[in-house]
Amino acid sequence: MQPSAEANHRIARLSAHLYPPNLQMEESSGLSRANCRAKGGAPGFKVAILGAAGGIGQPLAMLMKMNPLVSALHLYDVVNAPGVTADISHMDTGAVVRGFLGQPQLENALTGMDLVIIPAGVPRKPGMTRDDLFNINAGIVRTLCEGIAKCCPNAIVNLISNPVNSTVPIAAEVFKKAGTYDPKRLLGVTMLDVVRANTFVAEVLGLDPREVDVPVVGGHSGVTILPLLSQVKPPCSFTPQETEYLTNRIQNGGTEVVEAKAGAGSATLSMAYAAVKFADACLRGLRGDAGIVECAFVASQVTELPFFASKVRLGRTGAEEVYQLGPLNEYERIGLEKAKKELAVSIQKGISFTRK
Ligand SMILES: NC(=O)c1ccc[n+]([C@@H]2O[C@H](COP(=O)([O-])OP(=O)(O)OC[C@H]3O[C@@H](n4cnc5c(N)ncnc54)[C@H](O)[C@@H]3O)[C@@H](O)[C@H]2O)c1
Ligand SMILES: O=C(O)C[C@H](O)C(=O)O
Repeated sequence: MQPSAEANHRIARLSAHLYPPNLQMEESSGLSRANCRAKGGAPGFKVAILGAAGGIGQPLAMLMKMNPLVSALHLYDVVNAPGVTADISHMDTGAVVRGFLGQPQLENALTGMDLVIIPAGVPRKPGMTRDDLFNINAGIVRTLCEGIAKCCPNAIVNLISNPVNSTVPIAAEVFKKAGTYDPKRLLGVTMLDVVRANTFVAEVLGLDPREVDVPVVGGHSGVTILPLLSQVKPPCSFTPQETEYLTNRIQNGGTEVVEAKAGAGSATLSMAYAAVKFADACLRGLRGDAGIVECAFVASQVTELPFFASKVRLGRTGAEEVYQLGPLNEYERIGLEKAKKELAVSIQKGISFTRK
């Protein structure tokens, strides 16, 4: 039986809802979507991933599609967004997935979003520092943040693209220029450092990593990654050798993966896991859940630097409280001075880039 004019109209409406025009699927049988009854506006948050077709973006998109707090998931990239979108949209979970390809579709991707997660940009190869990515990724982050300022200025932004110590100041400057800057809503994602610290500390102590909580402060690169091993929960102590081993391993966790991947990129799967853990905490904060505390690289008055990673309390408006570092031991105090010296340079580099 041929679908009626009314049914054809419904197909067109539904297709337009699920896919922007250039991503629409061919309707070869004339049957598939005719029988669909689109359900409108499920409750939940609207989340966009920018760089969704990349090594982090794809598993991150898959995991966000599984998050019951997400009602709409927008997948934006400059390549391969239609393929990733088609694939992920077949998962039988609640979030409605839509794909957006290339700069002309950025505004549609961003309009109405509550949370924007940014893993767009190039990753490291062996021998490179995160700062070596600055020249390419700074411009990418600036363009994407200009879109956010225009289309969803109240969204929470989770910035993953490296070098985080510079890209977060870049984003802040873009938002200031646009008159939309709210420091509470801009969060550099340092969760992978915490995830690694929990894992490595649990190995040393012979514990389940899920029982371990290690605050990691400072920034997200080399010596700026400062695990506070004196504040580990459950309370414990380490020998000087254990402290040295753990600090080095946590600070060089990214390089460990870059070298193991031997030119094929940097951490993607553990990063997607960490990004989802952090995004879920942000969404629970937005929902109004109490007591959500995670580490993130944010605007800060904890030190003399304008940005610093430390524990923050996540709420309806983002990072509502930035916690002090608490008591540090001598080893950590020396580490803090080293971290601040390097961080100051990276932060200034980001600020200068946008003011040029
Ligand atoms: N914060 C962290 O802890 C952390 C951890 C791992 C990786 N990273 C960083 O995340 C970034 C992405 O890593 P990856 O492994 O996914 O890289 P990737 O190359 O696999 O993916 C990046 C994606 O970004 C897309 N992209 C490039 N320019 C874009 C633009 N202008 N707009 C939208 N998308 C664009 C690419 O097409 C690609 O799909 C890198 O900068 C990496 O260093 C950060
Ligand atoms: O190390 C990298 O370049 C990627 C990321 O910052 C990481 O910590 O794994």
